[in-house]
Amino acid sequence: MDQLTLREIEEAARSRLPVAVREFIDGGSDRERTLAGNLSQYGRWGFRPRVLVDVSAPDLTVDLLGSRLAAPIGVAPMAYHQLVDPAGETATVRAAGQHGLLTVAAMFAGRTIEEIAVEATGPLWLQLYWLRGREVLTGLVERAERAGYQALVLTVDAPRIGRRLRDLRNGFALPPQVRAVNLDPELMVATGRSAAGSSAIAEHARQQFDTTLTWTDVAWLRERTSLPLVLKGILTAEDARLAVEHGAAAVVVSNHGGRQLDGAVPTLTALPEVVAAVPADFPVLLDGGIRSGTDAATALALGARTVLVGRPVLWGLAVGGEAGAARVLGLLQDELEHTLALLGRPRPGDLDRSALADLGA
Ligand SMILES: Cc1cc2nc3c(=O)[nH]c(=O)nc-3n(C[C@H](O)[C@H](O)[C@H](O)COP(=O)(O)O)c2cc1C
Ligand SMILES: CCCCCCC(=O)C(=O)O
Repeated sequence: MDQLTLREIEEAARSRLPVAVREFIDGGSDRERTLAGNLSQYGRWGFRPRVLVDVSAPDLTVDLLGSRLAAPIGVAPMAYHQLVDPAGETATVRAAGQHGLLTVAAMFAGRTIEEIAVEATGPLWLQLYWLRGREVLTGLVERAERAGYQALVLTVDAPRIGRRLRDLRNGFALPPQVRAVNLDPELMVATGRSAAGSSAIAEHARQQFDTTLTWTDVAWLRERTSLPLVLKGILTAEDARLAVEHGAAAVVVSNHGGRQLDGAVPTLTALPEVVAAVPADFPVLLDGGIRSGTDAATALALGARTVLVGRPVLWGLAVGGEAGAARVLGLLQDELEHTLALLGRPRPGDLDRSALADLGA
């Protein structure tokens, strides 16, 4: 692969994917304001480089919930990697492992929890949605514990699926070979083509997601697992404080890549208030709109402990399978290292708000 930026890999992926799949991946909800905001907010910040600092040996490693990451970068949980590559999530986890980076595998994976774990050579967490019927959830938790996952990530911003107009227009449905293999097939019956005006994803969520979920349930889950519990989809100081009170080990500042509540605040904008609301040693991760090492450095300077990357990993997978996903993650890692060296802050821990200048909206 000769692409030099994630943007070029995005372009290359564009021509390789059927329109409905591409739009499922790239799209957001409603007017896609949040999707756009996630990307544009990085432009608000400039860097304040320090000079005459020894940057001969930058060190990107970070410790996160008991695991050592080669860099503060991970793969965000995304459903159905087999939409873009037959190997699916096993290719992705191998790619992340090549670079010593975190993978958050999705509950709606096309490969089993165990198949993914066997291929993992980097840190591995499992993302969960709360489905109707607690035994489904506790069954997955037990499997994750047995398979060696190091944390659970409960996604809390999706009591229902956002109104994704592109999917509705395309009548988006999963091809028959792509299935949520970790769930009972009876739960996921509607895999045929959807009529225009509906989406199989939204329909499954309507049938299966438990919309009664509250903080009490988080505490219930917390008591039933020995693994650290991470809450994904936190955007306010109020909820960040509640996450700490209810025993979360970390939060992910996320608006689901602009796919849920349209108009929700961009993640980079929400990050400072979340960081300020939690204890200093409480890990805050961020996802949404990370497309370069400079984006990652900006989020780290605003207090993110690690950033997660979504769509670019699927673009890489679409272009070159495992090697393509590894190329995306390697580019990000190299760009971040380069940025830290030129910033005169050779370790992630050297980054703070003083590395940034606010250029205004
Ligand atoms: C195709 C696709 C599928 C996704 N599936 C899930 C999922 O199953 N669970 C989840 O918590 N988030 C899911 N997300 C959201 C991502 O975890 C993440 O929040 C988002 O993609 C980050 O934004 P970015 O794509 O701009 O990096 C998905 C995102 C995409 C693009
Ligand atoms: C019932 C299937 C839900 C898959 C959800 C995938 C997802 O979160 C996304 O953003 O798309």
